[in-house]
Amino acid sequence: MHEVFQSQPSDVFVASFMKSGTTWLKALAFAVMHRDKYTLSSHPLLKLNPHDCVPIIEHHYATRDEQYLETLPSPRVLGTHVSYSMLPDSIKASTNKIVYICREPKDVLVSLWHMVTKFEWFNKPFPFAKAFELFCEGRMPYGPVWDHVLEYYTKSIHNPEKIMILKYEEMSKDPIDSVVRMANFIGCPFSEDEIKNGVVEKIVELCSFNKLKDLDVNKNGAGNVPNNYFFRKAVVGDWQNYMTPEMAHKLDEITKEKLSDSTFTY
Ligand SMILES: Nc1ncnc2c1ncn2[C@@H]1O[C@H](COP(=O)(O)OS(=O)(=O)O)[C@@H](OP(=O)(O)O)[C@H]1O
Repeated sequence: MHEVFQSQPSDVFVASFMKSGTTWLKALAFAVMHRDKYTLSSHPLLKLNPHDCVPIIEHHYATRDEQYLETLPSPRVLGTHVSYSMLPDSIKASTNKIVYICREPKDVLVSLWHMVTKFEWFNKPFPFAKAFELFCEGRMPYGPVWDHVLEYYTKSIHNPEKIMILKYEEMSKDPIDSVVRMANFIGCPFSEDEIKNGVVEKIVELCSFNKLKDLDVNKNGAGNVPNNYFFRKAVVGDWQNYMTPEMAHKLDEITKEKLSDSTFTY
């Protein structure tokens, strides 16, 4: 993928560590970027999982159907969980935009654990304590969560025109503000008329958890994963229902230590 993926200057990438709000941001980025193409009453997001509207580039390379990405109309909205340092050079070199979403690690872990326990190939119980241990050690498919966010954050400081950082918790508190800022960043700001006509609110509603979670679950989302695997509870701080105070303290201490050389905070 590294050598062959060709980014276009108009591409917008939704980048994230798993379970940080990827599905939500993909829906919002797609809806914002393509708002002139679709009416809200016949919008693809009324029928399709956001992962089917915004393909994840590494899956298409892994399954060797990378040409599919070339067939998408421009401007493309594409997704990736790959760390910044592992991104294809053409993405780094182009004038495209990257919107990165991060989430507080304790909630990421809880969300990830729930997803993993759903997979049939995990035919034996996967205790939360085991997931906790692996997560704390950074033994995750895309590496340690802290390294992931710090790479994108550091790059965003040096190149704020290219990378924007959004936080799941901020988006939950004020989705309108996040969507307006993202639209400005990706170069398709809302006009005064659109603001007056409530277009931002309508997009936020279209992409809300309650709307997306009710998509027909018989249709498959990304990579044949059932739609409902991407929508669980969407509650900030749900970790409190799964972690002992000792676990939370340990993970908070690791997070503090990992971020100690940076100005980044969750
Ligand atoms: N629209 C919307 N609004 C708010 N929250 C949402 C939305 N869609 C998905 N979610 C919640 O995001 C969590 C899944 O994270 P990801 O989408 O990053 O998962 S994935 O990496 O793409 O598999 C997972 O969080 P938890 O509920 O805490 O498990 C989802 O419920």
